[in-house]
Amino acid sequence: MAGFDDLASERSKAQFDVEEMKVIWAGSRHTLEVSDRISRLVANDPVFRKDTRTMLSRKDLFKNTLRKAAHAWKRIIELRLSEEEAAELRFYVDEPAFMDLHWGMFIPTIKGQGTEEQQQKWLPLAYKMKIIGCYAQTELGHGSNVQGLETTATFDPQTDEFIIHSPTLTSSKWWPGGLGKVSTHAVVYGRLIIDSKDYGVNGFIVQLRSLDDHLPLPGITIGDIGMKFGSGAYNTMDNGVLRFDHVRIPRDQMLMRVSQVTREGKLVQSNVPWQLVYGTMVYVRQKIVSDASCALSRAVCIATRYSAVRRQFGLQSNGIETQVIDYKTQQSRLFPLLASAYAFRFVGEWLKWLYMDVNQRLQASDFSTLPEAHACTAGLKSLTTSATADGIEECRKLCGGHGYLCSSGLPELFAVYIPACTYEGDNIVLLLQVARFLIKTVSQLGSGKEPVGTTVYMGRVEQLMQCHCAVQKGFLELSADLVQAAVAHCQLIVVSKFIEKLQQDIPGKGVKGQLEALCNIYALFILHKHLGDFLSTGCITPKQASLANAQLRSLYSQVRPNAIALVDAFNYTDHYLSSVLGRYDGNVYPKLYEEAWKDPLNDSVVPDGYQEYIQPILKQQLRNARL
Ligand SMILES: CCCCCCCCCCCCCCCCCCCC(=O)SCCNC(=O)CCNC(=O)[C@H](O)C(C)(C)COP(=O)(O)OP(=O)(O)OC[C@H]1O[C@@H](n2cnc3c(N)ncnc32)[C@H](O)[C@@H]1OP(=O)(O)O
Ligand SMILES: Cc1cc2nc3c(=O)[nH]c(=O)nc-3n(C[C@H](O)[C@H](O)[C@H](O)COP(=O)(O)OP(=O)(O)OC[C@H]3O[C@@H](n4cnc5c(N)ncnc54)[C@H](O)[C@@H]3O)c2cc1C
Repeated sequence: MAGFDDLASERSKAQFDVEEMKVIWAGSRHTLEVSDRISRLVANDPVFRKDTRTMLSRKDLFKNTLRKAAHAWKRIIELRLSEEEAAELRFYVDEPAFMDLHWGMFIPTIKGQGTEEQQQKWLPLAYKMKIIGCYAQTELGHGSNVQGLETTATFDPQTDEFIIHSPTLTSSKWWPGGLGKVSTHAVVYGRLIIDSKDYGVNGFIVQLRSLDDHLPLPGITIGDIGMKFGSGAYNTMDNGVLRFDHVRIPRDQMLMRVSQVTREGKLVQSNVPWQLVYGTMVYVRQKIVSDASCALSRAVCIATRYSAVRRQFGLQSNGIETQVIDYKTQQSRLFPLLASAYAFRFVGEWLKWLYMDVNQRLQASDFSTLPEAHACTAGLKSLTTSATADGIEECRKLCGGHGYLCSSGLPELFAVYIPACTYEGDNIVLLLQVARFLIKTVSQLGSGKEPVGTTVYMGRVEQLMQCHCAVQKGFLELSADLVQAAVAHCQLIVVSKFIEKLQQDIPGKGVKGQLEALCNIYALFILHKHLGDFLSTGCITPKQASLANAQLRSLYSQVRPNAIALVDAFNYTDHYLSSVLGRYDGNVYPKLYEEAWKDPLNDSVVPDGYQEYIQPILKQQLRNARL
């Protein structure tokens, strides 16, 4: 049978040790073992089925998500899963839900912005899920401009409380995940007001719903903000709206690591930078970069396997058509995405290290690397999510018509992924932050302060001083160009981290060679994409440009026999891929055919509505024909 034979024969052609590549992809032998075991556990549990998700109504979909979350939590307790195993379980359950915000933002915010006492009080409750929290920062009127938030937290010295209030419609909290229907608590960001003076934005722990009957507490209005893009997809999440009408909370529920309000109403600043109030965003952006490689590799796995199964045109001597993966045009669209998936994996690993390093320094009151960590997380979040969203859509097109079917897995993957370009910071707004960081670094070049870390190359580029003078004429005027410069800076980080990875000890037959080919494809593809910039700035000559393109074509041929094995190395189960086109066994056509009959529209041969709407038209036509 077509698909079976094709993928089996592709696998036999691989020129490297796939099992060793799996270890490289996972990060370590231990991580591979955990991820492999947990992915199978999820795949074999009927509660975690997801094949009907795109056909459910919002209410059924949401209830099913609650069921899965409760079941996941039960399994975590029963099996005494470690934090690492629980995170893998969440990953393979593959459904955005309130738990993400509870574990991914609420808890990290208390850890990062709470004092020792606050952590001791709130974390045990949150870890045991006796309370469920979310992260309520964005408002109807302000998301990107955090300093523009309108919610107020006014200190009342009479009662030693803060009064949380939404003074306008636009100050309504809008978007927080988990808020709409589930969370009992939230970290709410609002303006700290003491004695009529505005001290800017801070975080406050606020109880939203009763722990007895789940009803909103007095003065609180909450709901879900409505359906979002696509069927299934992010609609499993209860993104919410929240308004406060003079809600009182005790003073010790302001997160006080950065600054404290005393009983007398005095604001006391700690020695930590105020930007730590933004700390959770740095943490989550770092996680989003790691997730980008997962989403992109998933789409690439589907498109690569299907491209080896799908045949069009070009009858060979044996009468069989050509596998579409053999077309150079298909390779030139697919292989850069394959290379990007690996590139993002390694830069994600590095960013995780950078985040841990900055955190350790913060504990020791060394804040020097915080600006770089902010710039790297913001910039790489922007670059990798934009490339991944575009990449998933390209994979859909690479799968032709069948890619548009929900059963290909690609439409839902796209719909669930694209908000990553917006949440946790709009991608352009984040690149402007990187640009600001770069300009600041350039402006210090002549002052004897040597650039370090990811900006070390700047010390070697003399023209940058002139560049700084030009930018001084107006940051806003040049912002579109500055965004391009920020992207280029981030691309340099991605390429250099891939090269650094290759300098490590990489065991396994042929593994290093394949990674070198992918690294070169990534770098040359970026060069090819921005050829105009490279040529117009005189960084390369036309001759070098044409050599680079020839090299890229040759690399595609080198990767071609290994393509299926390179996506097998992601070690994804069919459950996780949830794609008929990306099945491990390649049995695409019979399963597509089978899948079609499961659609509820095929429950009856004659559709509902025939008698009311179709039959009268047909009868009318009959009469007209007689006339
Ligand atoms: C079952 C059990 C399972 C267990 C496991 C489950 C695990 C799940 C994990 C899942 C992970 C989580 C998944 C979550 C999904 C995401 C959901 C989305 C959530 C959100 O979207 S939350 C809202 C996010 N909002 C934003 O991102 C807003 C974007 N805006 C900003 O960040 C800032 O306001 C902005 C744009 C940076 C402000 O710009 P500007 O006005 O120029 O800056 P300021 O004046 O405010 O600041 C100036 C100064 O500060 C520096 N700065 C800015 N940001 C930061 C920062 N984050 N860190 C450090 N420093 C920062 C800036 O560079 C300036 O510095 P200067 O030195 O130049 O003055
Ligand atoms: C699915 C989803 C989940 C979310 N979850 C949460 C959550 O759990 N908690 C939470 O608090 N928030 C959450 N958010 C909100 C999210 O963080 C914001 O939507 C995001 O930060 C973007 O802000 P915005 O909507 O204000 O966009 P805007 O800033 O209004 O952006 C609109 C346009 O203006 C442009 N723009 C804005 N400012 C500038 C500028 N200075 N220069 C140039 N261009 C600019 C942008 O590039 C964009 O094109 C979520 C959002 C989504 C979509």
